Amino acid sequence: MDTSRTTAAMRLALELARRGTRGVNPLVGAVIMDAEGTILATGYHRGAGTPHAEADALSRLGTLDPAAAQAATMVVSLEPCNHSGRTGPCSRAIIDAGIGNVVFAVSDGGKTSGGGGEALRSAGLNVDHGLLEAEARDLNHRWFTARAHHRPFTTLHLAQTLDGRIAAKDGTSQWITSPRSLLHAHQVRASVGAIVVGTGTVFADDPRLNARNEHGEPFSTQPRRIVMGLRDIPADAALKADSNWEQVRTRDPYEVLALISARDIGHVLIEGGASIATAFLAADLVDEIFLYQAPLLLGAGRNSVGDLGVETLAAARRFRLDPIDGEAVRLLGPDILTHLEPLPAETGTP
Ligand SMILES: NC(=O)C1=CN([C@@H]2O[C@H](COP(=O)(O)OP(=O)(O)OC[C@H]3O[C@@H](n4cnc5c(N)ncnc54)[C@H](OP(=O)(O)O)[C@@H]3O)[C@@H](O)[C@H]2O)C=CC1
Ligand SMILES: Nc1c(N[C@@H]2O[C@H](COP(=O)(O)O)[C@@H](O)[C@H]2O)[nH]c(=O)[nH]c1=O
Repeated sequence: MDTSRTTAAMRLALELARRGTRGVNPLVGAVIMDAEGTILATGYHRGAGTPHAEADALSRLGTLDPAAAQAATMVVSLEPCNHSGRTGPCSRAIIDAGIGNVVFAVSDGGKTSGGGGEALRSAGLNVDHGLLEAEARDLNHRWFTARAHHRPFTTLHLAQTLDGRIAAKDGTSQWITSPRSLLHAHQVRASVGAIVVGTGTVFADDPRLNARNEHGEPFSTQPRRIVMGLRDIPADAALKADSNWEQVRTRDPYEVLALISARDIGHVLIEGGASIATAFLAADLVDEIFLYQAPLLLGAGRNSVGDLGVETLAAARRFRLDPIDGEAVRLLGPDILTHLEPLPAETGTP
């Protein structure tokens, strides 16, 4: 096989992976080539519960005779999984399709999902890995971090003014951002398994915390509403509208994430307020940020983020634009939405 064609196919697989969505599962792309390097089919993973990239590509592959399948190569940005989750094992699907060769970029490493490469080798396929591994790891670097720590993937919501305030001096904050921004925030709520706020936000806003469309109607999927903090929240708090909520009596973000994992929830939205955002950021437990910035000034009030223990510029928490799930920087009515992810530690200052 021409290695430059395999490399080009892996680049395409990585490009396809970027069409996916961040959350419970990693971004993965796959390309199937014939012996000459001609692309026969492509696929990518569109998010939890949808086919994996390999299965997606196989579903788009026309019928191949056994010799052609044997000569074909599956090029995939992550090691094919070896377990039955919401979808069947990709290793099995590749074997059943009669594909003879597999090249993957980065090992899965998961306790249950890993081992696909070995399963493929045992079944007699030629398996190679490590091609564009750094790029593939970088694409999902926070997902790998979250998985290594057995915690859910986290998304932080910050809806702030030009001067970084999330509430005015008197505590009012509804609304800083525009209806377009609010709709996006509700779409994010609908895409996660749980949403976390502090007791302070419950006392200040009495939020409902459900996910609603532009008409104010609830989406079909709703996150579990989780309040963290020691104080009792009011018996008639709006977020208690149904039983899909709970309070975790702790100020420890690790404990909250452990509880969410125990509920088998793999993606959580940290909605705030400031103290909660600060606690998760300080512990480096934020995997992505949706930052909504509205064109207004308060000059005083609640800062969106408090003290992170950063004493000097070199110790600043650095982020980079994340062009997954749409443009990294977008106009939402009068507001600017910026999608960010932490800069990988090894990247250093830009
Ligand atoms: N614009 C926006 O995007 C948003 C704005 N807001 C605004 O933010 C304001 C509320 O912010 P804030 O007062 O900071 O309230 P928070 O919602 O951040 O809750 C803070 C409270 O949570 C408890 N708590 C739990 N864990 C921690 C921890 N690790 N560190 C500190 N406290 C913890 C404490 O209460 P306890 O004693 O009970 O333990 C604390 O007083 C409101 O005005 C609200 O409108 C809120 C969300 C989003
Ligand atoms: N003020 C503010 C936000 N605030 C968040 O929205 C919560 C209210 O949710 P609900 O009761 O479900 O409508 C509130 O408690 C806080 O978490 N969000 C934003 O996108 N933009 C804003 O300007």
